[in-house]
Amino acid sequence: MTTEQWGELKKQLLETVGESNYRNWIEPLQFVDSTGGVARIAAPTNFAGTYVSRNYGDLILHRISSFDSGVRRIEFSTAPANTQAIPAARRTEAAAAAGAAAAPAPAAAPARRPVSARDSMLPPAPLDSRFTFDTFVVGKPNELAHAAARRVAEGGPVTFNPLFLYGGVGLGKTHLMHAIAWELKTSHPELNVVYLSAEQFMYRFVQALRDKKIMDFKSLFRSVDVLMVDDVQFIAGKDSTQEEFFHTFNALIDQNRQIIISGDCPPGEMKDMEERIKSRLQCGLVVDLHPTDYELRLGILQSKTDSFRAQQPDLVIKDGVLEFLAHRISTNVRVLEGALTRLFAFASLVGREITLELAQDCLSDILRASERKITVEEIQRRVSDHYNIRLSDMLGPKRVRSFARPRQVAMYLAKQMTSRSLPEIGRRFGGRDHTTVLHGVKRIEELRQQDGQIAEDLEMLRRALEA
Ligand SMILES: Nc1ncnc2c1ncn2[C@@H]1O[C@H](COP(=O)(O)OP(=O)(O)OP(=O)(O)O)[C@@H](O)[C@H]1O
Repeated sequence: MTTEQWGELKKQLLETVGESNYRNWIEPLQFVDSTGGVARIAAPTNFAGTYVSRNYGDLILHRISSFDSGVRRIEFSTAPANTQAIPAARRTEAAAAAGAAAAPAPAAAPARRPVSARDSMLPPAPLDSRFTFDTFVVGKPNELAHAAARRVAEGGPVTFNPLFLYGGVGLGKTHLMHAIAWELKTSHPELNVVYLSAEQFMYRFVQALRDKKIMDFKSLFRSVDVLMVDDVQFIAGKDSTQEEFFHTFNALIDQNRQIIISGDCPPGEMKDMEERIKSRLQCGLVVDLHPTDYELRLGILQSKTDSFRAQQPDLVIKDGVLEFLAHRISTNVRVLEGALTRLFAFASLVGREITLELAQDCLSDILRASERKITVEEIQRRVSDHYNIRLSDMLGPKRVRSFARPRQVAMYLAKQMTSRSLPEIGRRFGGRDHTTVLHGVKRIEELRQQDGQIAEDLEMLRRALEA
C-alpha cells in the first residue's frame, strides 16, 4: 500500500468514525508495511494499539483489503519512542492513559512490539445473538425491568445510573443486558459498549496486576461509554476486586457514562459486599425480575415454539402441551427452554407428533424435579398478605377473630398442600399443640362448605401458591 493510499484510507475513516474518534485514535496511526498478507500499523502507545485494534481493527482491515486484496490480517505495534506521530500534548495524555506500559522503550529494546492477544484486556463483548428485545417476552413479572432496559437502550441522556437488575436464576437478566448492548450497537455504533461478567472483570483485573498493566486496565475501563457487569455478586468477599470495581464505577458515574449491573439479590442484601459499594449500587434505579407466572411462561413457550416452527414447519404440537408445561415447570425459564428443546429434538428424531403423553415420557425427570415443594412458611406469608395482617400476629397468641381465622386458613392449607404432620405444623405456628391444628383444619373444612367467601379465598390462595 502506498503512502497516498494510506492517506486516502484515513480520509475515508474520518468520515466513518467521526472527527473526535479520528483525532484521538486514527490520525496518529502510521502505516509501516505489508508483507505475507499482514499489514503492520504503528500506534503511538501500546494502549492506543490495543484500543484501535479492538474498536476499529475490522474496519481498517476491510478498507486496507480494498486497496490490497492480499492483506488478511493487521498487526499493531508501538511506534519508536521518538516518533512524532502524535502531537506532544496528546502523546503525554496517551502516555498517561497507558501508564507504565507506555514508557519510552529503552535504547536496546526492540523499536516495535506487536500488541499481543494478552494486551487486549477488553476484547469485544461476547453477546448471544438470540438475546435481543425481539425475543424477550414481556409479562407482569418483568415489565418494569424490561421498560427500564428499553429506556437505557435508547442511549439518550442518562436518567438513572446505575440501572441495577436483580432476580433469581434464569429469569432473563443476562438476556436483557445483551438486548441493551445489541440495541446500542445498532443505533449508536460510535459508543463503546462493554458487557462482561463480574468474574471476567476480576480475571482481567488479576491479569493486569500480574502483568503490571494496571494503568492500562484502568484506562481501558475508563474509556467505556456504557459498562455492563453481569452477576455482580461474584465479587462479594473479593476485596481488591471490589476496590477496583468501586473506583471504575465512580470514575464512569462521574463522567456520566451509563452503567448497568445485574445481581441475584437487591444491592442492600448482598453478603460480603462493602457498604460503600452497596450504597453506590442503589443510587440509580433498582428493578427486579419477579419469578415467572403462568401467563409469562406460556408466552415464552409460544414464542420459542414459533421460532422452532420456522425451522421445522412440519412440527405438530397437540393442544394443551404448552399449557401443561407452563403449569408444571415453574422453576425458571432456562429449565423451561431446555425442556422444550429436548421435546422438539426427541419428536423430530423419532418422527412423532408432540402429544401430552410424549411430553410426560420424554420430560419425566424435569417434571419430577420441578414439582414445587410448598413450605408452611410460604403459606403463612401468603395468607397473612391476603388478609392484611402481620405475620407475627398470625403466629402470635392473640385469639381475636381477625387473626384466628387467617391462622386457621393457613393451618388448613399447610395440611392440604404440604406433607407436614399436625405436630410439625403446630410447631411452625408459634409452638401450638397438634389438637389446635386439627381443630383449625376441621373448622375451615366446615366453613368451606357453608361460606362462599372462605371457599373463594381458599381457591385463590391455592392458585397463587401453586403458580
Ligand atoms: N422473558 C423472557 N423471554 C424470553 N426468553 C427468556 C425470558 N426470560 C428468560 N429467558 C431465557 O431464559 C434463559 C435464561 O435467561 P438469562 O440467562 O438471561 O437468565 P439470568 O437471569 O441472567 O440467570 P443467571 O442468574 O443464571 O445468570 C435464556 O435463554 C433467556 O433467553
